[in-house]
Amino acid sequence: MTPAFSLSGISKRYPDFTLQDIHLQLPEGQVMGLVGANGAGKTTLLRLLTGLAAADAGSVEVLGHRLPEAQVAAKCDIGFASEDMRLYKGQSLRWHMDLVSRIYPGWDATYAEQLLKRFDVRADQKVGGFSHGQRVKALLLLCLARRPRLLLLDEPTTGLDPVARMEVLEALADVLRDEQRSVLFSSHNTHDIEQLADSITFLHQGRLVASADKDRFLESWRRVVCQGSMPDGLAAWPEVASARANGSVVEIKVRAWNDDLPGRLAAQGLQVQRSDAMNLEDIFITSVRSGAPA
Ligand SMILES: Nc1ncnc2c1ncn2[C@@H]1O[C@H](COP(=O)(O)OP(=O)(O)OP(=O)(O)O)[C@@H](O)[C@H]1O
Repeated sequence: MTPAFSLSGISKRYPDFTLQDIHLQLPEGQVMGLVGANGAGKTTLLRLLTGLAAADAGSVEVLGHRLPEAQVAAKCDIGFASEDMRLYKGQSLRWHMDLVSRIYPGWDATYAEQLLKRFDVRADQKVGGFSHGQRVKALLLLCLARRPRLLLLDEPTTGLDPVARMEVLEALADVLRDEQRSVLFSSHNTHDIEQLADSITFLHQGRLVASADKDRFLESWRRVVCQGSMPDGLAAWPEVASARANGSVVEIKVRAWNDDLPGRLAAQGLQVQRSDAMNLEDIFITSVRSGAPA
C-alpha cells in the first residue's frame, strides 16, 4: 500500500537551524502526533510535506506523488491548516467556502454545513471580526470539508478554550473513522496527541529522536522508585533519562524499560520499589530536560 507520506534522508537548512536526516513514513489511515519543543522543526517538517518549503537533500513523497515535481497533484489530496494561514478579512466565511468549493472537486457541502453547526461559527460573518477560536475553526472547516486524503495540521488546538478544543478533537475523531484518511498533527498539547494519535514522532533540535507506535512508546518509559543510594554513573546509563535522590529514595526515569533492569540496579545497591507508567507530557518534559533522545 502507498504510504500517506514518505520522507527519506531529508535535510532542510536555515541560517540558524537544520532539520537533519529525517526518515519517516506514515501508513495510510493512520494518525501521527508530532511532538517537540519550540523551534524543534515541527512546522518546517509540515511545510516540506505541503510543498511550501523545499528540502535541500532527500526525497519527499506524498500519497505517491514526488514533491516538488508533482506538487499540483499532491495538493489536491492534502488539507493543511496552520494558525498563520491568511483568510480574507473583509470577506465572510461563506465567501471562503464558495471559493474553496470551486477549486476542490471533493468539497462536501453537507459536511461543511454540519461543521458550521458543530463549531458554532456564522457563515455570513466577515472573518476579520472572528475571535482566535472562531478563526481556527473556520480554517479547519475549510480544510476538513474538502475531505482530503492527508490532513496536515499545525497546532490545531492551540489557543482554544476547553469546549472549542473538544469540538475540534471530536471533528477530527470523526474524520479518522474513515480509514482511508491519514493525519499528521503537531501539538504542544500532549493530551490531544495521547487521545488521537496511533503513533508518536518526537523531534528535538531538528533531529528525529523517536517515532513509534503510541502504546509501545508509552510502555517503554517508566518512572522507577528505588530504595538505596545513588550509584556513580547511573545518569549515564543509556536507558536512564533522569535520576535524582531524595534521602534514601532514588527516582529514575527510564526511556527503555527492560525486565533485566531491576537486577542490574540491585547489583548497584538499588532495590526497585515501584515502576509506574508515565504520560506523554511527563515523557516530553523529561526528554527535553535531559537533552537526549526519547
Ligand atoms: N523561513 C525561515 N528562515 C529562517 N529560519 C527559519 C525559517 N523557518 C523556520 N526557521 C527556523 O527553524 C527553526 C525551527 O522552526 P519551526 O517553526 O519548524 O519549529 P517548531 O517546532 O514548529 O516550533 P514551535 O513549536 O515554536 O512552533 C527555528 O529556529 C526557526 O527560527
